[in-house]
Parts: sequence; C-alpha cells; structure tokens
Amino acid sequence: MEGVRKLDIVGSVESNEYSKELDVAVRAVQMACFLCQKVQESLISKSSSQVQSKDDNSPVTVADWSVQATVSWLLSQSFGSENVSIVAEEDVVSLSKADAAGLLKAVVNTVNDCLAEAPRFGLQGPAMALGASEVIEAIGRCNSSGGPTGRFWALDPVDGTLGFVRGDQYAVALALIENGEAVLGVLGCPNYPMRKEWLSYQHRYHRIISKLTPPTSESWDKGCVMYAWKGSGEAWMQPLIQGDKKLVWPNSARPVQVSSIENPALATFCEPVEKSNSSHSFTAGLAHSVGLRKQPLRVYSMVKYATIARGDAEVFMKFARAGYKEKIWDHAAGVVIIEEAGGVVSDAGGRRLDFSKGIYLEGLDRAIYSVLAELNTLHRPPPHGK
Ligand SMILES: Nc1ncnc2c1ncn2[C@@H]1O[C@H](COP(=O)(O)O)[C@@H](OP(=O)(O)O)[C@H]1O
Repeated sequence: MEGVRKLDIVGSVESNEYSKELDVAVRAVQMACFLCQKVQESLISKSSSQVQSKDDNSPVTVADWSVQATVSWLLSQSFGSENVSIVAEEDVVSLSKADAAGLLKAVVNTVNDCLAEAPRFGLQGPAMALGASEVIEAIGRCNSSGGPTGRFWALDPVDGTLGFVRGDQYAVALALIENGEAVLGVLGCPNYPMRKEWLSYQHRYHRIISKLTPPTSESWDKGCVMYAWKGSGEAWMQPLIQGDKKLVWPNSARPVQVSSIENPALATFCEPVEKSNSSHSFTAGLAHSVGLRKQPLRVYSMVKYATIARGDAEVFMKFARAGYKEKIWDHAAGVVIIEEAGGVVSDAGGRRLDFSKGIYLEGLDRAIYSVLAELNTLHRPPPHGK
C-alpha cells in the first residue's frame, strides 16, 4: 500500500459514535483470528481425511463454535448481555446433545485457551475458566433473528469452511446492524498475505516459502483485521497480533482504499473458488462483455471483500445457484468496509443489499457485485438464465 493517507487513526476512532463497539469488535476479532490460527495449524498437521465435513468433530466445527462462543462472551462482557443481540451461523442444539460430549469438551478447552489471552488483546477475560454450561449459553445467545429495527451483531465465526480446512483463505466476519443498516464492519483475514502477488497462490505455497525464507518484517507478513464504520469515508487495516505481543491501539493500523484503476482491461475480478457457489462460466462471459481481460482471482470466503477494499482487485462477482439464499453475516461486514473504502456493493439489479429482512438477504436479485465507483457500468449486468 504505497501512498496511503496519513490520518490521525486514534482521533478518528475516538470521535466516532461507534468508538466503543469498534474497539471491542476489532479486539474480539483479533482474538478469534488467534483462535482460528491455532486450530488451523493443528488441522494442517493432521491428514486431511480427518477434516472432511462440518458435521463431525472436525477442527473446523470446533473453530466455528469456539469463535462464536468467544465473540459472544466478549461482547456480552463489554456491553452487558441484556444489551447484546447477535445473529450467527452456528446453533447450539447439536452441541448440547449427549453424543457431542467430546466435541463440547474440545470447544470449552479452545474457548478457555483463547479467553486466557484476553488481557494481551486489551480485553478482560473470565476470572475462572468457563464451564460447559457457560460456553453453551454464550453460543445460544446468538439466536437473534435480525430484522428492521433495533441493533444487533451479525457474526460468521469461520467464513469459507473449505478454505479453512484446506489451509487456505478464510475470514471471521462481525458487523453491527442498526435499524436494518450495517453500520460497523470488522473482517479478520488470518491468512491474508501482505504481498498482493501471494493472493494468486494457494496459501500452502506461502507457508512453504515462509519456512524457507522467514519474513524479515515481523508484523506485516500475513494476517490482518480490516474495519470501517458507516459514513466515515475511511476503512482501516491492522496486522494480526503475532507471537505473545500485546495489542496496543491502533496497532499500526493504516487506511485502505479501493484501487484507482478505471480501465476494465486493467482490472482484475475475483470470485469464489468453488464452482458450486458461483457460476465461473457465467462470470467469465460477463467479465468479457464488460471489457475485463485479466484472469479471475479465485479466493475463498469474504477475504474477497478485503481484496477489493485493499485495492488488490477491482471487481467481485458472485452468482449463486438459483434458490440459494445468501445470509446477512456473509456480507454485512464486507459491505461497510468496501463502501467506506470507496467502492460499491449491489445485487444484479443495482440495488444495495438489504440487511433488514432477517437472516437472509431477501429480495436479492441473484448476484452480488462489489466494484469500484469508476467501474459502475458493471452494476447492471444483463439478466441471465442460469
Ligand atoms: N451453494 C452455494 N452458493 C453460494 N454460496 C454458498 C453456497 N453454499 C454455501 N455458500 C456460502 O459461501 C461461503 C463460501 O464462500 P466462497 O465460496 O466465496 O468461498 C460459504 O461459507 P461457509 O463455507 O463458511 O459456510 C457459505 O456462506
């Protein structure tokens, strides 16, 4: 990120109306990333056959529930549980069953290991390790159904399950939604490489190279948390806390902005890795028809939003299969960050995403686009019959 704006980061945060929410949310997402990194490391060292699905005791399941419990507990401690309403991906029913005792134990241990580090992240942990019932309570508290009024948090504890199990990109996404509008977005991207070129490679190459040539810059090698609050006109990125370091706000945060490329021929579009999550052939045709000439950048999870916000790509297109219902926690944090970094997010009809209709993006016109304001010819692609 050359030529970044130099702003008074501390001042910006202190003067905004979501200061406390932002402060707590960024620290909580930092902790969630720390938790996920540990689980992903243990996962990578095992054979991949052990982590096939999300329906067993696999590490991804442990990470999902543990992040949800940790973030829910931290938000409740900071704002009072009576003031915190959360919609999140994981429900607590299967974790509470008798045959899930082993999984529950793993989740409780993971949550306690993470919360024990809270002071390092500038948050208060529990006086005593949490018991299983407290962990279940924290997960179960994330049972809001969202809607058009009031304030709630939307959390995707581990977005991009496949990226996570493959040792690749995944994200922790936390947004604050107020009266149906996403007002605060925090996106943790534990494997986001600081060098743009690495995004084109599977993350395992990054791991191999890092082992061969250990990074000289301790904090900006990989992993970041991006954040923005609505109306600020600013989006920020701070590195993940490494080793046993302490998070000292603003933790070397720097502003991010969408790319300034205006010519579609020079622009890169990104899309999901999985063909089943978005039609690659349709986006290829559409990209060509609007003058995009470069190869697509395929990245797992909401890290695609981070890629656009940081200016590492110019367009994000996702065409889900007909009938697939997008959830608000898969987009809300990314939308705030992109919009404040100077981009635009819309559906195929050019409409802004609507976070006021419960957990689904109801009324969504099929695709999701995120583009630069300059490339706005892409906002209204032709109708498609997929
Ligand atoms: N059939 C489908 N079509 C579109 N999106 C889907 C899908 N099934 C799952 N998804 C969503 O797409 C996310 C992965 O995004 P991407 O494909 O861009 O990497 C999934 O996150 P999880 O894997 O965390 O459930 C899920 O939210």
